[in-house]
This record gives sequence, C-alpha cells and structure tokens, in this order.
Amino acid sequence: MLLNGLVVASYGKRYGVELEDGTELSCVTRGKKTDLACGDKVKVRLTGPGEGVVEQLEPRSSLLYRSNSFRSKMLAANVTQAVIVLATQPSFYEELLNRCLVACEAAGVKALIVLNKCDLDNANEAMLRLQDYAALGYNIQPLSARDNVAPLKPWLRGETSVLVGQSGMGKSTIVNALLPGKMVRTQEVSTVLDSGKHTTTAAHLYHLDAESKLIDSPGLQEFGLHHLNAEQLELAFVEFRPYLGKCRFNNCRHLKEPDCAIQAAVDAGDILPRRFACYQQLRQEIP
Ligand SMILES: Nc1nc2c(ncn2[C@@H]2O[C@H](COP(=O)(O)OP(=O)(O)OP(=O)(O)O)[C@@H](O)[C@H]2O)c(=O)[nH]1
Ligand SMILES: [Zn+2]
Repeated sequence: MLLNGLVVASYGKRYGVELEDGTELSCVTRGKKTDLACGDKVKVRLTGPGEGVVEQLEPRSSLLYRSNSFRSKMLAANVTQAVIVLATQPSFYEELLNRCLVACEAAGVKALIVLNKCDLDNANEAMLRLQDYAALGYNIQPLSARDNVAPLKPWLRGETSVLVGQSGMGKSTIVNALLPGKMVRTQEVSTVLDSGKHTTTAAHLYHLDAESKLIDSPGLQEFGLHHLNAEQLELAFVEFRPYLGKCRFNNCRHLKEPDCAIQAAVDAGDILPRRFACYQQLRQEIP
C-alpha cells in the first residue's frame, strides 16, 4: 500500500517523510536515486516501524536549485516564495543576492528580501543599498529577529517559503523565533553529531500553521547557476525584459556586441551598472 507523504527533511541519502496523519518516517529512495528535496510530495511504502521507501515523486510546481559545473543541489520543491535573508552586519554579498534573485525568477518563485539586524547602527546605510532592488519591484522587509520577528509573519501566511542566505545573517534566529520552544537548529546539531556529519547538509520543513510552511536551508556561501541557459538568464533580470529582442543581433549575448539594446539602456542610466556587471559575469559561466 502506498501512502501520501511530504519530504520534511533531507540528509543526503535519507529523507524525513511526513505522512498525512502527522507521523514521520525515515525513508530511503530506490537504487541510487537521491533527487528529492524538502517540500517534495511523494508516495511511500512502509518497510518497518518508522521506516519506508519512496516509490513515487509527484510533479513539482516549482524547484529551486543551484549548481556548479560538477553537480547541482536542490534547495526546495513546491515553494511559492524564497525569503532571502541579509543582514546589516556582517555586510552581505550583493552578488549572492543577485544570484538568489535570478534563481527565483528562473524558477517562477516570488522573492522577499529580509534585511535582518536592523537594530544595529548601519541599518540606514544597508537599507539604502537595497533601494535599487525595491525599484526593481522586490519587496524588502527590515527586521530585527532577535527582538521581534512579528513583521515577517504576514509575508509567510499562506505561503510555502524557503529561507536562503549566507551563514551568520540570522536564519537560525528567525526560525527559532517563528517556532518558539522547538529550538530547531540546536536540536539538529546534536542528532547529526551522532553520525559524525556536518549539520550543513540538512534542510527542514516546518509547519507554521495549517496553510503556511517554512523550509530552512543551510547557509550558502556560493550560488552557482550553471543550470540556466542564456535565454533563462537574460529573462531573470527583470529590468532587461523591455529591451530583449531589440539588439542588432538576435543572438546577442549582451557582452560586447555592437548596437546592444541592454548596453544602451545601461549607458542611458535605465539599467544599473552593478546589475549589468552581475549579468555579464553569469553569462560568461554559460557555454
Ligand atoms: N544584533 C542582532 N543580532 C542578531 C539578530 N539576529 C541574529 N543575530 C545574531 O547574529 C548571529 C548569527 O545568527 P544565526 O541565527 O546563528 O545566523 P544563521 O544565518 O542561522 O547562520 P548559520 O547557522 O551559519 O546559517 C548570532 O550571534 C545572532 O545572535 C538581530 O536581529 N540583531
Ligand atoms: Zn544585446
């Protein structure tokens, strides 16, 4: 008999799968397949007490992943929104923010930018840096998760959100504040220590309420986008869209080609040079 399940934890080769009655099974996949992500809907077969095997994967409404030339890593499936966590200190890498935004656009997932640690005194300066992203249409929520996580809650209602961000930005603090009493990350460290593994490979899905889910993913240091093709990449820069198809060459890469409409928009001040530079760097990573 096959049971409906939701992947709520991913530890490399093992998955935590929650059944409809709320119980959680420790599951493996058939053969060498390890292509499941937190948020995946699956069908499982019980193999023993608390154990099962994943037999089927349901179609996904979205899949967020990152990749370099060697491998790709799925971050979360069936999410409606990514919450990109930045902080006033340590200062965030704008390139990583852009890579996250591009991944969201390519996956058809909304992006919310959270600027955490706004209690620190360089908050205004950091908010100013983000105004350019507000102008592009992205929502930005200032936060001081250590003091009060309430301003984040309305954004999460009714959504399946994945938290992404560099280490040290405050993701654990946010998750713990949203799920008081669970001490989520701390608990994870101790269970994983037993197996001698690092915590950083595990992602977890939590129910905030009946309609809202939150997936906590390990801290990112890099965000490769090797899985995108040239067309997906240019479309993922939202401000490029009005100019696409207007270059002299219809296969223009917007790198050094003459009569490039994107370059012209940069020169006219309609596209930010920082975003254009980021595009060019990503474009060079694509064959
Ligand atoms: N001032 C201030 N510090 C905060 C805030 N939120 C988190 N911190 C601190 O920032 C540091 C990093 O926070 P974490 O929540 O561990 O960061 P993280 O993003 O989960 O990091 P990883 O676990 O490495 O992914 C800790 O010392 C927190 O106490 C905040 O709103 N204000
Ligand atoms: Zn061009």
